[in-house]
Amino acid sequence: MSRKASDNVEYTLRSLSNLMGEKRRRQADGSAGSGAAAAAGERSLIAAESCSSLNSAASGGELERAARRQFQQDETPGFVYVVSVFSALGGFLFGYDTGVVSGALLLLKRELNLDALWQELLVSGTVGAAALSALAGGVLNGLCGRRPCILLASGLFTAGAGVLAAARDKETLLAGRVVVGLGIGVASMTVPVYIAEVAPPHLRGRLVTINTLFITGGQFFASVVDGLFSYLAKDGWRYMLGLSAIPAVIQFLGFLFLPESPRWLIQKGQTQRARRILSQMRGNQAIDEEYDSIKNNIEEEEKEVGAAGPVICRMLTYPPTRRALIVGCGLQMFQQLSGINTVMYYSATILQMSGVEDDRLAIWLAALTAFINFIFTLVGVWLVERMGRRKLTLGSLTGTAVALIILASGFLLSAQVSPRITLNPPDPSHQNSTCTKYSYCNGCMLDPDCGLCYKLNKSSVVESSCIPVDKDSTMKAAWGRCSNETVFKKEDLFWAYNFCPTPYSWTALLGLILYLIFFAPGMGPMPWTVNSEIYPLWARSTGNACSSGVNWVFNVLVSLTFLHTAEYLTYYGAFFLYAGFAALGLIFIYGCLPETKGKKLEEIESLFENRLCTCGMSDSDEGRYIEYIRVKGSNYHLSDNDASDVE
Ligand SMILES: O[C@H]1[C@H](O)[C@@H](O)[C@H](O)[C@@H](O)[C@H]1O
Repeated sequence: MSRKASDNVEYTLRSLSNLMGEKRRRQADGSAGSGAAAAAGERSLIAAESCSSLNSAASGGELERAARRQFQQDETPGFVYVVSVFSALGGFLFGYDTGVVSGALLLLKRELNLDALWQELLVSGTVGAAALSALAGGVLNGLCGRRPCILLASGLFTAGAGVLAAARDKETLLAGRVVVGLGIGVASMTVPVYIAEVAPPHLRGRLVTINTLFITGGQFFASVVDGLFSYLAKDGWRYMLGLSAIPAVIQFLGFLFLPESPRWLIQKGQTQRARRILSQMRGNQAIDEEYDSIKNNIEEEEKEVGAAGPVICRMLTYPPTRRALIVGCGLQMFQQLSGINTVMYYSATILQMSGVEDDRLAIWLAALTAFINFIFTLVGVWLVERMGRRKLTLGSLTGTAVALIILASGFLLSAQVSPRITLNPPDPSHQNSTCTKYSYCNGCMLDPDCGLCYKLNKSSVVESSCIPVDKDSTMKAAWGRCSNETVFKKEDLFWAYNFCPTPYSWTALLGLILYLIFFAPGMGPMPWTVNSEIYPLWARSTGNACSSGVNWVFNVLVSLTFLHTAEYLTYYGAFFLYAGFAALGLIFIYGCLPETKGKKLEEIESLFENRLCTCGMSDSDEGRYIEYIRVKGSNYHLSDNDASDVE
């Protein structure tokens, strides 16, 4: 909106104060405002609440109409959304490139004869590279700014996709996956920071959470692409891996025209440019107050913390940033320790356990899981500005822990009624495999080289044997009755790899669905969202680099150790272990995570002034919104005037 238009709706401090006083009086009378206050959750509601105060004070009056108009005109300009969506393409690529590889590997291992080590390298090469580049991204962000880092990430995504699509051997594939991993690491730490820095406080949580929505959207899209191209036996993987070049190029081109973060520019002394960009981002709202507050904050920070020495040392020696760093890294660690990536990875197995017999469906079942993860992240986007970060994270982790216990119980019950092995056919290859040693399905299922071939009599398992799995496909046995899929299905035989058919399998399915429903809205996005806002500007790049690095390192650790953990502790033991980590995470978050909803980035540092384990209680302002109203052309903070009138 033009300045001229906004000048039409000026009103004075005195009249505002009167209005707020009137609101308080009516609240004391117990008559007004309670409905709006109860439903308070986001800016529109704040506006509604303020409007209802205005309404009650000067019903039908000119002032009310002016204020109402002003609130409507102060809508956040579409530009902030455009910038956020273009940045969140980085999240989409992060999700796509981590998700697509499982489907691509199914085809690659046949075409390029990949052994287990090479498959492992292609998966963890990317995640390892992401861990390293997330850490390095901190320095780059501080030195060059957010925009060049996003451009660099989209360049890496594009180059990586090109190399992968054209690869002729496994070495080139590995190089491509490492390049893509470097892009993922830089994007995963830069995008949330950039969005948080351009977003207005009342929308920040929602806009940063959209980045995680794009991550899970990317994972879902990847699983659909995997499903579709899996029918293309030759070169299908080239399309799977190469397609990510499209969003990467779109993001690169977009960011050639999109601006740098105004906060970073102010820090670097480029104040004129920063002012211009900030006012572009805020549309019709005056930016003086916000600009001054960022600038003063930077100056104060420099005085308080000094500018000498590496940032990480200054962060560790200054108590508020040290606490913020522990909270940020702890959140990322507990996100991964609650086992999201193993649950996603093993979803097809869990679904098969629950009675889905058709193995061809496995790839589409993984898509279903990714879809549930995506849809419930959307619920998180909706909830984050209503419930706040703290309540959302606590609620989500509690549900996740309960779901993990249900999931583990499903595996436990299944193990306890594990079918007996009744047949021991002689091995025609005379290779003495370990599979014939097992007397119960449970042992056979935990051995990655074996599977169960059986018949069903009503619902009980009969004529069961534990046979080595085919080297090329886990969907059939290496020899014997279950070695030819078309034949064994005709003869009413079943092949179970990685699971045992039992009547309790539905418990695991219930656990899986509950897990995704609870994890996706809170524990999925909140670690990223909270990290983007808890560090002061001078420590933001480094803080996010460290916490993203922690996320990636624990991602590799949990995924790589899952099979061994399951071998030593069995499946149910592994899921009980994750439930234990989730319970520890709950205690940590309850004690240490303060509420950051609605606060300006510059105010958040003060939430970490108390001892670490009491930071969670420092949200005395929970549910309070920061709202600016134009008063004679300059920003005015409601609670700055007559605070007693507002609170
Ligand atoms: O927040 C994301 C999201 O939850 C993804 O589904 C998961 O794969 C990532 O590891 C996590 O960081």
